[in-house]
Amino acid sequence: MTGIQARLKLDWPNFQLDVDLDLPSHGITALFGTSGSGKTTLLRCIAGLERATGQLIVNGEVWQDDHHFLATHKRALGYVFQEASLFAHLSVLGNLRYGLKRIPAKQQVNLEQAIELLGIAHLLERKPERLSGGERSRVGIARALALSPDILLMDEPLAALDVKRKQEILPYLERLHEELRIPVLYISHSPDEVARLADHLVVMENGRVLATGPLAETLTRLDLPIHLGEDAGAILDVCVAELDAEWHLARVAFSGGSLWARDQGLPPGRKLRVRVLARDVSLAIEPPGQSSIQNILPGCVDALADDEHPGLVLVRVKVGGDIILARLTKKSAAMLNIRPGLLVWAQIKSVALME
Ligand SMILES: Nc1ncnc2c1ncn2[C@@H]1O[C@H](COP(=O)(O)OP(=O)(O)OP(=O)(O)O)[C@@H](O)[C@H]1O
Repeated sequence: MTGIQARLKLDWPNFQLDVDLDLPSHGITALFGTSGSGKTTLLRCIAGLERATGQLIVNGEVWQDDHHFLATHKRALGYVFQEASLFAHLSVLGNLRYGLKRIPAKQQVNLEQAIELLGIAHLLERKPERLSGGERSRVGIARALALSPDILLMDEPLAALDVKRKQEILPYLERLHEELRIPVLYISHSPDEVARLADHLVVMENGRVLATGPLAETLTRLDLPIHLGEDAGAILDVCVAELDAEWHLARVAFSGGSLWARDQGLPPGRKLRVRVLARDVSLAIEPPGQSSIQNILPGCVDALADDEHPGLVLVRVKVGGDIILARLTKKSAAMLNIRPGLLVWAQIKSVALME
């Protein structure tokens, strides 16, 4: 059996963790939830740093059950924290090699791959004090990967970095889900990071799992209190179909048709994600005439739900085989009589390519 089966309970006086999760064997699973919902505690339980009761199976190997409890150092895992705590007296290579002494030589095949994956070959001789924050994070992640873990646990690995450094490191993280064949559990408070990186989403509240499922589907569920506010929106898997050199635009195709976005130099055929925020989508009953909005797609209303503000409503619209969300005022939803089954035109003001 592959993947992770975690049925774990922890009973602290002020907090109870009670999760029952089946997670895929590879890809990035984002753990999302309000502060104090138990994300870090869950990772610590998986790492064996907290002694939860229950059962934990990773790729068919029992890490704990009613009779066994594998100590942390016997669990094949990599753990990446906000601040990569590197040894100051060792070079980058020394830091990378440090943990390897503990694991069997046959497992030490990942060092070169980790160096390549995180793009740190040119930094190997440097001491940590001469690394930027982003470089230090990359070394921290490479160090965890070099241990050939069966699972990678990442607790807000980018939270300590400024926006520019985050942008610098995100492409390396994106490569993780293309090239790594192990599951990654990734805690983040940033909807943008989740949208870019995650394949799977687990939403936690008060120590419990509120929802778990593929990212695009879970993000657009209206029955979940994922209070993303301005960040509420949909993720679409698209492919670059055409470039318009005259207007510096790229046409990307997905199951529901095409969207035009600013050309970012991506070649035709490239697969990527786009994020469409609910606040950038409006709905019309008739096909709109002349408009400055380029992206107008036919769809069918699937469901409606109250938004956080009493004057607003979120509408789920099926466009081809995908879902997008639209945020409307309650007044305009009432005037257009927006209801499930209604055919509409979704006007999309802006599309963000996640690349
Ligand atoms: N060692 C501990 N003993 C008792 N309670 C703890 C301990 N560690 C954390 N807690 C409590 O457990 C709850 C969950 O904390 P946890 O850090 O897992 O949440 P989180 O979702 O990761 O939060 P954040 O997003 O703020 O990092 C909190 O109420 C916290 O105060």
